[in-house]
Amino acid sequence: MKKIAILGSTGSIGTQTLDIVSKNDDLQVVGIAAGRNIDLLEKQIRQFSPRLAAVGDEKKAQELKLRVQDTDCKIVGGMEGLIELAVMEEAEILVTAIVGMIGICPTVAAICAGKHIALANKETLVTAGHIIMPLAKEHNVKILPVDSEHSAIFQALNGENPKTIEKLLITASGGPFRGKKTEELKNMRVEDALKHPNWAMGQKITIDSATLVNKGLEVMEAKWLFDVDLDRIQVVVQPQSVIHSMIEFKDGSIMAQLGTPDMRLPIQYALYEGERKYLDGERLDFAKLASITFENPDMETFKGLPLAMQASKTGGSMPTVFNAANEKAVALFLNRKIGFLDIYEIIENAMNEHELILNPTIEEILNIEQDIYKRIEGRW
Ligand SMILES: NC(=O)C1=CN([C@@H]2O[C@H](COP(=O)(O)OP(=O)(O)OC[C@H]3O[C@@H](n4cnc5c(N)ncnc54)[C@H](OP(=O)(O)O)[C@@H]3O)[C@@H](O)[C@H]2O)C=CC1
Ligand SMILES: CC(=O)[C@@H](O)[C@H](O)COP(=O)(O)O
Ligand SMILES: [Mn+2]
Repeated sequence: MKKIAILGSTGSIGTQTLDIVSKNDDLQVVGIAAGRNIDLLEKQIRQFSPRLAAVGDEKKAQELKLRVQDTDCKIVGGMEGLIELAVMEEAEILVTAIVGMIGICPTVAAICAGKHIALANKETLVTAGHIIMPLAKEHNVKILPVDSEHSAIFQALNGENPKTIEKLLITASGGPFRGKKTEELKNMRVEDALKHPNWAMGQKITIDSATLVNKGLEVMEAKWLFDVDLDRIQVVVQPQSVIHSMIEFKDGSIMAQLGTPDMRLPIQYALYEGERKYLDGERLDFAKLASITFENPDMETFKGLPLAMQASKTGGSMPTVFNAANEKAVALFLNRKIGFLDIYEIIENAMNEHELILNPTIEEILNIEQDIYKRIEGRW
């Protein structure tokens, strides 16, 4: 029996992880955590009988405690509670399905406690990859990619020598605004940006997909996961989201992973640490598909990608600035306080104003996050 804990069990990745667990008798959920959605957490406690449930919001944790008094599930709250879940003794793997930099501390704690990480929470690796990757090595912990592109690369690497990678080809859908120009983007509303052409995901990543910030975050995530320099990572727009990413090897051979857009596949592949198992769901029908097309990303219009590349090349604390500014800007956009294009302006200003720290500690990363948030709040 493989025992797993899920940080972010009520979200898009979290609920799909539970779907995989419900269909496999050799998987057991021992811990779950969410931010505020205690209605769904309660249902999950009653269905999966975890030993521990953590709620980010302390008040909601107290409320949930009263609601599930009749069960054996212990309820904990706040960051302390998330960390208790991350290190819980019974769990072998922690699925980091939480959104944003709040995932950093629980992920670090889990690694130090020797838990393998099924990593969806890309923001943690983008901001603290220089700490996470060596720490995982030190504790003999596997970082198993859940993000579809990184899972595709992980799958294509199976049986290959990573030293023979020539370059990584990360595919992008192009998002809901693919083909549009800056003038047209000015008036795009939240509803427009939330219409992803192929994937059903949480709101934050869906907006990131529309700005191409998601692809920028994924380039940085790939750099850390596969130890490949930025100049050997190419983004290719593949609008149908059928090819989830590719590796070009030294002999010119290219390995790609294809499939329908279903996140349960990468989640399952990570939970089983690279072992293939049956998965229900739609199969690719090439006759129906008819064509798979490719384009270069429009880096002039969708500045999320070039800004991310710039942040990554600068290194040190700059990816944290890029990510924190984006997290705040996306929250403001979702609350209809700013326009779509303001997201780029907020990120660019934050990066221009930042005094670089070369090798930031976790404490410095979290301080920068708070500082960026305050600066943006003061202005918008
Ligand atoms: N969705 C997808 O298909 C993909 C997602 N990812 C990455 O996976 C991560 C999760 O994305 P997604 O599932 O879409 O996000 P969702 O917004 O759907 O879910 C986020 C989860 O995090 C929880 N959460 C948020 N804030 C807190 C907090 N302060 N304390 C504790 N829990 C909190 C939410 O709880 P609550 O419901 O209570 O708010 C929810 O369970 C992101 O980093 C994303 O980039 C990567 C590839 C694909
Ligand atoms: C499912 C997944 O992994 C997402 O990160 C997806 O890649 C988003 O699509 P975009 O290619 O539009 O960013
Ligand atoms: Mn992805």
